[in-house]
Amino acid sequence: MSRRDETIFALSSGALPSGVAVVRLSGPESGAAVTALVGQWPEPRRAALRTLRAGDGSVIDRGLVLWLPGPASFTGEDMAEFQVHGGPAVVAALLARLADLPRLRAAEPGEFTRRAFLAGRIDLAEAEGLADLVAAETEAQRRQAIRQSGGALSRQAEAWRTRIVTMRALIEAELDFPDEDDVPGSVSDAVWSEAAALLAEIETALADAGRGERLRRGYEVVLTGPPNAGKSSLLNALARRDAAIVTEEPGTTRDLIEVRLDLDGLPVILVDSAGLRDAAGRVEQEGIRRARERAAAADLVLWLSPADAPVEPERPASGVPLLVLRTKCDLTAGRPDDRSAGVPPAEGDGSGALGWGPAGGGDRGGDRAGAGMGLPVSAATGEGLDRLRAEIVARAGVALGRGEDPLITRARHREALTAAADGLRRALSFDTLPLELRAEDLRAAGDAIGRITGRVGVEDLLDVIFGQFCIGK
Ligand SMILES: Nc1nc2c(c(=O)[nH]1)N(C=O)[C@@H](CNc1ccc(C(=O)N[C@@H](CCC(=O)O)C(=O)O)cc1)CN2
Ligand SMILES: Nc1nc2c(ncn2[C@@H]2O[C@H](COP(=O)(O)OP(=O)(O)OP(=O)(O)O)[C@@H](O)[C@H]2O)c(=O)[nH]1
Ligand SMILES: [Mg+2]
Repeated sequence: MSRRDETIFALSSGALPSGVAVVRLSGPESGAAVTALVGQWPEPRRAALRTLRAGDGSVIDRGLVLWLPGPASFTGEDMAEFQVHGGPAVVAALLARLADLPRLRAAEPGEFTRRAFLAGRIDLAEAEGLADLVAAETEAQRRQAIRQSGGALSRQAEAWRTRIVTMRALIEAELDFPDEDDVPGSVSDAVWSEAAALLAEIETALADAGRGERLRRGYEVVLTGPPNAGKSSLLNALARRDAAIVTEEPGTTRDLIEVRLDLDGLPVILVDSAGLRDAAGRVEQEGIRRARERAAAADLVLWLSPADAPVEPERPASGVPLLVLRTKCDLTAGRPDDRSAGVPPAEGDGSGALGWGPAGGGDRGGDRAGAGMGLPVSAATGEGLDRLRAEIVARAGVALGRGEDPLITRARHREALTAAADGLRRALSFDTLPLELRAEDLRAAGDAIGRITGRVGVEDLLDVIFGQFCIGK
């Protein structure tokens, strides 16, 4: 897909109809397209109101036209924009007109940004940051994306890579001019202490518990419990919409139902699932299998159990934290024998603000299952929902690294830095090997870091990375 002599166009604004729609072009024919559609040339980088015409001279729309000559443009190429009324037929007529012009074609996903990368206007990590910015649904995601698109990771990666380049240069010098003036070995001693310091920095960046990646994905909370416990009702109450079917029949939910929430700027994915029980038909059994599978991979499992029933949580196989909720507390409130409507124990359990036990993810040992435990909630009255939200926000804040600004936001970055750390570790540990071989490990470490910004061999990655963008970006 390196047909860079072609001029690409796409609708870069969102779903139609919209107030205004932006159609962008990039490539050598952008200027010719402006001439073809509007005749009178707009001043560079100034919006001009023009009549856009079809091939037969009929009017498509009146809209703002921008002529953005390269290389000082987003892609570095000549660009143009048509900002028209956002009606589906207006946009269809405009796109059809552009498609009729010679050497113009519709852009592929991410192709504008890819061209910006190929022109050296942005690097690969910054391009990924732009993709994340477009995908960001919450404030915390937006902040992370703005930092990365502004070069936070790129600058750090380049600084690290430069240090490795310097180390290699010192080693080369020692190899080329041994024992000139210097105490033999003194240069490489300095190199190895620098390598150890660099390794420590990279290890610190890696030891972030995956917070940057988790923030991109969202904090996943799976609702489980026996059938009819009120899982779907609670999901609907938290989502403030009727996302899942609720009936008095046990076994209502079979499919996993996801809703994405913005809780205090944090992306939280709530997943409703089939109630867990043994006696169930084929369809429900499959639902239960999926429920268990999803719970095992969750960041947090909510075990829902009606306030008047014993709590017998089924722990996910993995060490996922588990929080017990006592549902339908409106039905038991005020009963003399009710111990669940009281204030839950306020002791911390190490992972969240409050602990309503039993232990989640091995953070506490004792199984204190009994009628008196768990956070009382009611989907019917809303009781307990604020505390539940606060608890989820506290835990998500820790897991997603609120206020921590991790550098790594993708598996790709982690793999590169892990490879770099491995290279540094090899170079440091084989101190009996010839200097040439240890320098080779340093080179591998530098190359691994170089892949983050795309300075080193990334051709094979480009289709994967830019293919995930939306069209028009
Ligand atoms: N209408 C419109 N809005 C948009 C964009 C766009 O393409 N069109 N963007 C696109 O994604 C984003 C803005 N990003 C941009 C980044 C660089 C340049 C650019 O032309 N840079 C030149 C000139 C800078 C200047 O004039 O100061 C340069 O860096 O040399 C333009 C937009 C968001 N808003
Ligand atoms: N009074 C009261 N009834 C509730 C509450 N939450 C749920 N219910 C009722 O309990 C029944 C079951 O609710 P669901 O939300 O479908 O329960 P579920 O856990 O999703 O059930 P399955 O999908 O079958 O596993 C329905 O009749 C709900 O109206 C509540 O907070 N208070
Ligand atoms: Mg349900």
